[in-house]
Amino acid sequence: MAAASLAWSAAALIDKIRKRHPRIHCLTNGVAQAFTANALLALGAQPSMTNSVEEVEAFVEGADALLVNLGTLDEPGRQAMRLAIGVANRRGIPWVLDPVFVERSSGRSTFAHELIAHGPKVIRGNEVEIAHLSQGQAIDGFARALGAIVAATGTTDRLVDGNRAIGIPNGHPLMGRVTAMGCANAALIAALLTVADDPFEGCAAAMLAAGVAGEIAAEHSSGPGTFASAYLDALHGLDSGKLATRARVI
Ligand SMILES: Nc1ncnc2c1ncn2[C@@H]1O[C@H](COP(=O)(O)OP(=O)(O)OP(=O)(O)O)[C@@H](O)[C@H]1O
Ligand SMILES: Cc1ncsc1CCO
Ligand SMILES: [Mg+2]
Repeated sequence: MAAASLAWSAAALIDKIRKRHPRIHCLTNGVAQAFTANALLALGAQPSMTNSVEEVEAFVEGADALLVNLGTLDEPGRQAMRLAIGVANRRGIPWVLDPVFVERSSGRSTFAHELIAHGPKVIRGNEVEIAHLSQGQAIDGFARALGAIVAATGTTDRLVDGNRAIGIPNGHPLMGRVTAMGCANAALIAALLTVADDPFEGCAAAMLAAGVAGEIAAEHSSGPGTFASAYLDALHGLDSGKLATRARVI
């Protein structure tokens, strides 16, 4: 996919989000909840973050997509995730797995593999997390074996689905100096999946939007604190001109 066509498609998909306000139900870690909800709102989507075992099924019942993030797992959280994924799969709505810190504990790794067996549409993690999950396979082989899209973020974001691969180098080092940028990125992917006919294109659009917003934010901030706010402002202000001027694809 060329940079110009990615920018054009991302702008069109973001317009759809701003018109439709899809609701993304997020089972995410306590560190990332507020920033993730704000990033979704800044893009034009609607977040819901309820994570209780008692209510999660009702919330996913009316949602357009689901995010499952393993950042601060505990047993009730694991149960809520199993219930939420059950509803998402029954309804056929896409869900995204963010395997935060999967390499840090064997229990988390086992749980991540349990969830992966239930068919996430997208797995988005940083390079270390994706390398751990793919156990030394090339990530395109990993994606093909799962029938999922795999996104490995970092200095360059890499996206594969087994047949296609794209690298998006947009972004800024300050994105690595604020917590939950990756968690929010996975939520943006979930949002874009709800409006994209081609999920690969939706994922690429989310990663481009995040990277371009990061570049714009860096020009309007003086460090991580102001960067986080400027990032939300930049997501809110994204348009086809900004995306087209800055989009890079490798
Ligand atoms: N050095 C960098 N240059 C450009 N973009 C970056 C850089 N570091 C991170 N990013 C961007 O930041 C976002 C988050 O990616 P990262 O790989 O840091 O996620 P993460 O480790 O899962 O973060 P977290 O767990 O804190 O939410 C992505 O959009 C990525 O492109
Ligand atoms: C810092 C941190 N610890 C658990 S989750 C999280 C947010 C980044 O993934
Ligand atoms: Mg992460």
